[in-house]
Amino acid sequence: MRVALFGGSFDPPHAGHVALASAAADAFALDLVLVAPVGKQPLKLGIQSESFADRMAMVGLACAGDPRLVASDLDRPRADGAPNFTVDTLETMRREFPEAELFALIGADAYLGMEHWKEPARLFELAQWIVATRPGFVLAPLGIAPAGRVHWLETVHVDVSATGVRERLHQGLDCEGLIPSSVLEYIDSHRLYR
Ligand SMILES: Nc1ncnc2c1ncn2[C@@H]1O[C@H](COP(=O)(O)OP(=O)(O)OP(=O)(O)O)[C@@H](O)[C@H]1O
Ligand SMILES: O=C(O)c1ccc[n+]([C@@H]2O[C@H](COP(=O)([O-])O)[C@@H](O)[C@H]2O)c1
Repeated sequence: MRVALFGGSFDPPHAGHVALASAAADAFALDLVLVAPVGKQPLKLGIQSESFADRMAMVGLACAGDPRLVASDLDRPRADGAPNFTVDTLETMRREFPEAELFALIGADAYLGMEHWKEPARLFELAQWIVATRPGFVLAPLGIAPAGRVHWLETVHVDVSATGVRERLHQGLDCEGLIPSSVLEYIDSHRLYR
């Protein structure tokens, strides 16, 4: 079984996230992609986001169109209030899927910052990383990545960001096509991003 972690803030999940996850599942024959909102992002401490419960609910809706994608609370807020480190999340995944081949999905922008994450060397031991193109960013190899543990996914060309979506929602602008319609309905009915 080939199982991938796709972690993110998902504040909110948008068309770029869905495209990346489905394209990765196609290209790398993934059986399961765990789309996991992060409870407390270690490098975004102090930044206000919608609640974990709302982000989980929106990710669930965003995953509904592709049976290989499943919303996961693997990276939920920790009881001790500490940040969620991906190295710990992947260790948990390895315990939950002891027989599986593990992958992790990431966009080109986030990949460029991985040198600043906790235990980068261990991150490449625990999973093979699938790095997707993102408009405005280059797919550049990192010195810290061992040979054979990183794969490029060059078929994702969706110029959408959560920041841009939040700004449009805040201004009351139309977001059709930028986020799944079910997610947009959730945002409207729960009065998020006002
Ligand atoms: N349009 C996109 N194309 C490719 N990868 C993306 C795209 N949007 C997000 N990603 C990737 O998805 C993961 C989660 O991203 P995140 O939830 O932070 O969305 P974002 O659009 O980057 O948000 P923000 O604008 O708030 O920084 C990261 O690995 C990121 O690189
Ligand atoms: O483990 C770390 O040190 C670490 C530092 C920064 C970000 N991450 C993870 O990177 C993923 C993408 O984060 P973001 O905020 O760009 O969506 C998400 O799963 C975060 O938990 C992980």
